[in-house]
Amino acid sequence: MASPSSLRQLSDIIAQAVTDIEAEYAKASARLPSLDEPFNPTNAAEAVGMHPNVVVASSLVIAAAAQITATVSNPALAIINDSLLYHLSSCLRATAALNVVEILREGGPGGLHVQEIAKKARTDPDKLARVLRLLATHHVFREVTPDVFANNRISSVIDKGKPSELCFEKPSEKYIGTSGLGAYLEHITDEGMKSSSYMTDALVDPATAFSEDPTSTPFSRAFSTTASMFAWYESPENKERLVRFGVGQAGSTKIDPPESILLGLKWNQLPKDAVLVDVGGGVGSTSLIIAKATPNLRIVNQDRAPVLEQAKAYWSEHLKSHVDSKMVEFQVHDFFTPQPVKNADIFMLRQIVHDWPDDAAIKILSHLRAAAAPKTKLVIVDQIIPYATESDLVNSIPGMARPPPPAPLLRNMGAAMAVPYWADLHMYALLNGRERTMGGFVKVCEKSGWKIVQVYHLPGSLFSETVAVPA
Ligand SMILES: C[S@@+](CC[C@H](N)C(=O)[O-])C[C@H]1O[C@@H](n2cnc3c(N)ncnc32)[C@H](O)[C@@H]1O
Repeated sequence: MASPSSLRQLSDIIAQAVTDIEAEYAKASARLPSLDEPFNPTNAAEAVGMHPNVVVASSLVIAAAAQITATVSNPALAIINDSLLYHLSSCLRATAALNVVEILREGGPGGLHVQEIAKKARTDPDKLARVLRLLATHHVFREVTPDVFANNRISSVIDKGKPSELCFEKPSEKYIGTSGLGAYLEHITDEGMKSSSYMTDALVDPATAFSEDPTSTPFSRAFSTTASMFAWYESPENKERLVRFGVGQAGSTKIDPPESILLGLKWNQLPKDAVLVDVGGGVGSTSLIIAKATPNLRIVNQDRAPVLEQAKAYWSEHLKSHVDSKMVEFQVHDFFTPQPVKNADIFMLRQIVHDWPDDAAIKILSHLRAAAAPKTKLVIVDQIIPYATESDLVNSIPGMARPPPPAPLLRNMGAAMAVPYWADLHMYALLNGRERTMGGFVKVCEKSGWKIVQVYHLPGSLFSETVAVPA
């Protein structure tokens, strides 16, 4: 018998994964949440979606569906379709900036006519209808009847949960106290998208093509600045963007299952009063999750001064008892200078190493190594770019190897693992930073005196914890 075509193999992968997903929902007597209804975090079925079997099966569907689509597509149409995807980012930014999700929430499940949406959003109804229809075609929003739009499962996750009028009246405060996902989206589609559009210009110019300077990036071209992005945020005209970035970083944790940071290193096995230093902790949203689960852990949240103002407010809102008992300390610290905490059990860096090119990352890690005690562990929480092939290095580090997916899927799970590759170029465009392969992490750790001893791929998450000890 002839072996099955790749088309049939891919469709079989999808069929089997769908059977597995349905079985898990049936076991829990739950129904797969509808794409047409707004996301409801209190729906018990959402927990089924986080079950490891469902996460694995869903990834197979996503990877196989993208590959089967590419296989059957007219190549000319496929490549032009891909090249137009920037409009998707642009339309997402427009609807976030115009508070359309909030307007539609107030309009109820039947949706609102675009004339009404546009009136409240203070914009042109015809143009807005075209924006919303493009998004609805990509499963963000729903066109209920001609020109009547409603939120769906995907659009509703960026709901700021505030009255739309308030979002227009006080734009500088609209993201404060929200999930942060909308703020994250606006950072990506504003600073990120504009910078990315200058990537080719930076790559073809010999003056910048080989540069790893964080002050000479596609971002520098897009925003006509010679400051690095973090310094640029601190100028008075970027105050709103700085707040948005801080809230957005907290929002970035929402793409993970809640509390996945607790599923790697055994935080609760650290000794009482152990010290966790959240280096470049931002508002401290991740160390706050750890603190809630491990109240005896002392937290030192380090960042630049303006960010720590936001951090204090964030902790006071979400875990005031820790602020009152001084179990969390907010310490202004530039991580390119010597590390003041010498008795740390853990130096955690979440989404820090990826912001910087190798030389800068080695400087940051060297300061931590100089302050490390023999007991100190370095925990890097970043995405790890999978190689597209087998690797002896990967196989030699405990916890690093992942089982190969069924043929003919790409070794790295293709579309199901796309985010680390998007994030890699986001980091390049903004900061000359980068996501790293395991080889990239080994390089910066070895050069700064750390030895990687374990990797935890956080279940259901795109992030991994890379644990190193003093070499
Ligand atoms: C991508 S954010 C990550 C924040 C946080 N770790 C998280 O995962 O939400 C990078 C953080 O590094 C901080 N940062 C940038 N340059 C810094 C420096 N020289 N010293 C200390 N923190 C810095 C920024 O202010 C920002 O909060």
